[in-house]
Amino acid sequence: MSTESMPRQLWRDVQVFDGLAQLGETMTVLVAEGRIAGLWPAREFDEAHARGAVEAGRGGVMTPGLVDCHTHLVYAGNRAGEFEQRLEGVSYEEIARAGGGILSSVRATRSASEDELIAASLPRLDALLADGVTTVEIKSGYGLTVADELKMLRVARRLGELRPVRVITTLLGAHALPPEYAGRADDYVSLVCDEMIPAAVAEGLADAVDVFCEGIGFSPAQCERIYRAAKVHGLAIKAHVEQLSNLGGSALAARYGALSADHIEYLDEAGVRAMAEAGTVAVLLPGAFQVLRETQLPPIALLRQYGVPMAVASDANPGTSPICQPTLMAHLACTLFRLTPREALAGMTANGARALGLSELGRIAVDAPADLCVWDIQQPAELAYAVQAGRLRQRVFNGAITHAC
Ligand SMILES: N=CN[C@@H](CCC(=O)O)C(=O)O
Ligand SMILES: [Zn+2]
Repeated sequence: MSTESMPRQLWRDVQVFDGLAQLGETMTVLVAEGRIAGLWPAREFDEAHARGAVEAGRGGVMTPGLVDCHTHLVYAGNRAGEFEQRLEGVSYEEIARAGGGILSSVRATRSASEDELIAASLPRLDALLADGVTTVEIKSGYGLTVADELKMLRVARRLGELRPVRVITTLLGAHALPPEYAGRADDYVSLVCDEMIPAAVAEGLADAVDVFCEGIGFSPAQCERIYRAAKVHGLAIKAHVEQLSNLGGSALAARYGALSADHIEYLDEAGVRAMAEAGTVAVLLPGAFQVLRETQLPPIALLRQYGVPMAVASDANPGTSPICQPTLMAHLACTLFRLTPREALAGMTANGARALGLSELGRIAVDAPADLCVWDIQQPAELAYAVQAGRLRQRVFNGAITHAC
């Protein structure tokens, strides 16, 4: 149904978290033509606005649809064996250097067809949707050839056609060095810059470019080459940085105007300052922190002090965060990183959207796109407090109710 032909819909007596804060009063919300057409304190509502509108719901907590701004949802196989190895004391880096880790998922993903990848990824996407996601970013990075990276991005785009969700795609060709380029990392970076990025742009498959700037990934100098190529092709920049060590990757990404610097457990004050100056969002990934049993905490106090917006995402991936439940991430952001529930929810709505360069999303405001969730809870903080499936009463995508219990 086109948004013009949808009936106007009215929600009454909802507690609203607008993407940054809880509004003080119980609200009435009107949706028309896929957008939020009106937002009033309930006791000030003029019933004239209700004429011709469908009564879509009453009570509960309304939030923007959740924005999961960092996922690796498309992959084949799984790495449960590595999970067991790590529990026995082998580190993530040791597994990677022995040819496992990301490269293990690369082998499985290269040998999967597009349809097989769709079949493997849809249940993961459905889990995100059932937990309130209306916008999801999906990275490539388990192909590492031009053809296989494009295959992953095509699958990501197709997922967005199969389900009512907005999919943003990110080319992560520089995720790991593929074995056929062993000892020739600079040549592989040339492949990313000169072939992968142009091919992804030519097919309209990528919205952004990402890198893994790390000892087991790519050096700052190599990442810089990729940022330059991304800029030439008009793609936004994102970065996996300061996850296992501090290479100054966040400051470098910020210098190139990156939308976000993600992970950032090892980020220092200079990096925080650079991000603040560039308006780069800090994407916190408590799932990876938890699964890797990391102990170095991201510098939350400094991020607050410098006013760097903080997003929270699932990082759903087969290695470091095999978790497809964004509300669990809100809980972990509070319990592990000491975010307040308000910060965690802003991280999964307004700031998550900002990390994707989509500032009109993740907000409940007049004229904003009507991507909404209505939850069976009394107050927004409960979303971060309790870990419990089944609380999502309605999920509204582009003005259409797509999930109702
Ligand atoms: N750090 C690099 N990339 C992913 C993990 C990928 C994997 O282990 O498969 C992350 O966000 O943690
Ligand atoms: Zn990641």
